[in-house]
Amino acid sequence: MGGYILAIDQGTTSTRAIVFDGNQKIAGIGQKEFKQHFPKSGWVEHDPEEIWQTVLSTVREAIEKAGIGASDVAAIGITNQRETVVVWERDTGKPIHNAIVWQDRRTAAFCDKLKKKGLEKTFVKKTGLLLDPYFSGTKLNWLLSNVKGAQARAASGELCFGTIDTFLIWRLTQGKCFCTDATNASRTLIYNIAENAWDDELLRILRVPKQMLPEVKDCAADFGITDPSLFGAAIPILGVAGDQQAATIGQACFKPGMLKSTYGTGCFALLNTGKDMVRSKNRLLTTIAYRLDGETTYALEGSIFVAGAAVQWLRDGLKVIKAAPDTGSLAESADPSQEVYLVPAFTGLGAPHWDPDARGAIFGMTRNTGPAEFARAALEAVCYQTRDLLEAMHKDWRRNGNDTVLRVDGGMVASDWTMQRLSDLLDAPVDRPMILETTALGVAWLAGSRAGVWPNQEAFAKSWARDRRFEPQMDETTRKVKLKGWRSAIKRTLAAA
Ligand SMILES: Nc1ncnc2c1ncn2[C@@H]1O[C@H](COP(=O)(O)OP(=O)(O)O)[C@@H](O)[C@H]1O
Ligand SMILES: O=P(O)(O)OC[C@H](O)CO
Repeated sequence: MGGYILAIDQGTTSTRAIVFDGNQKIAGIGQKEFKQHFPKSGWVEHDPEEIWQTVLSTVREAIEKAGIGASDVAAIGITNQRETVVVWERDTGKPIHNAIVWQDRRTAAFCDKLKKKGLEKTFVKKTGLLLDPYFSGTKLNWLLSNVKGAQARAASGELCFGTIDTFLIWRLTQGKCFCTDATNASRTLIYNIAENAWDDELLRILRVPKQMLPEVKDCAADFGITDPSLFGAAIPILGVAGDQQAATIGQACFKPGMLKSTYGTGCFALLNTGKDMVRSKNRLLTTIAYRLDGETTYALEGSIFVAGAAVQWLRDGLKVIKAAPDTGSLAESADPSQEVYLVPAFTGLGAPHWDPDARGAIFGMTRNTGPAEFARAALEAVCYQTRDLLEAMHKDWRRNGNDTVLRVDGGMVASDWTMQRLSDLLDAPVDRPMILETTALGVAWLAGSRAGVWPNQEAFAKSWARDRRFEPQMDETTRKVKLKGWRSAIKRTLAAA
């Protein structure tokens, strides 16, 4: 069978490479975790060389497991953790520092300084984002100001900046292609999403020399050809998108009003708003969902920094579970009379609160509180936060009323308990698709359709299949009590920050 497409999904905690066959079914997977570096409180870094090695090994593994050769792969799609910044030398390809990860908060004070100068409005207007350390721009400024000689070297054209996609494309093509796509560019805080161009005023404010920036392309475009020495054949890279945008595509949310939420390390909800660049009045982000054939489709986005990461904390920090799936049965056994709330603001709070100084808190503990109540509180926190996002979205964008079905994906949605609780607390249906690797599928579709071996957008959307719909079962009174308790927990967490 032909039509094999390889998707590289470079995530926050692991890299996955997936070979899909011509029927969009998974034929082989390679996955590898890599080290998280926490050099100081609130700082998070990755070693770009280690990421690169995980890409090489997982791609080779996926191709081998699919039982094919590299020459059978028609095209590659790359999707990635967004906002994470790499700076490398143009002539050697060597990074000048570890990558600064999207979760890193080291530029909180700098963001405050820019806000005090009254600059937030300018950033919001041009980029759709906020002045928060989450985005790439202030991280890039930090690297240029703190790595010896970097500012001058960048100005003289010696250094390249990229999000992870750009770094990987550079390495895969051995420096022949220095480019990114519009979705990744839209997360950098230096890209004007209305004009679809790097913004000179923002570059000046953040002291970023333009010569270090990659070319920005559509999501389905020619991103160069892999060097044959890497996998044994030259493979064209034809699709690129940030991972949350790729999941939006993989969930076939192509129509305005369609909505997906991905539950991995964090949780990211994107609402397709079509050609409308909706300006949020509720501190959501306006972002590029995808750009195809030069046409931009926008989205409203709500970003939560901790979702599955709270489950990892139960496992690795508190050690109350052995593996992530244990949380479901534990939560099920929790005492219903105990109202315990966990606000997992481990790295601040994202949308719609945006407080980088907030930290995690637990409310409502008694002598009887134990691992079961902690597990339930961690899973419920993800559901409550999703509700906060969706309420904000519906205030901003009401075209289809409040009856949108939420399509969910990511590692956490394997948990039936969490998905049922999500539907209960949202008081809305939740759809889980058959293919949970929607991020990889989305970018594979970009590459496969560009290569002409996968179906067009309409046929691809039709092939989306539901595994299960979760319908609300909780009674109204219980829901109201629980939501009230959550709002109070958030209020108290913000007050303590
Ligand atoms: N059955 C489960 N119940 C609850 N959480 C789960 C379950 N399975 C996986 N997870 C959580 O999902 C996350 C992994 O999802 P994934 O989409 O692979 O994340 P990422 O792409 O951010 O690395 C982990 O944080 C893990 O704790
Ligand atoms: O790697 P993930 O799946 O946690 O996604 C991270 C997001 O892209 C951050 O914006």
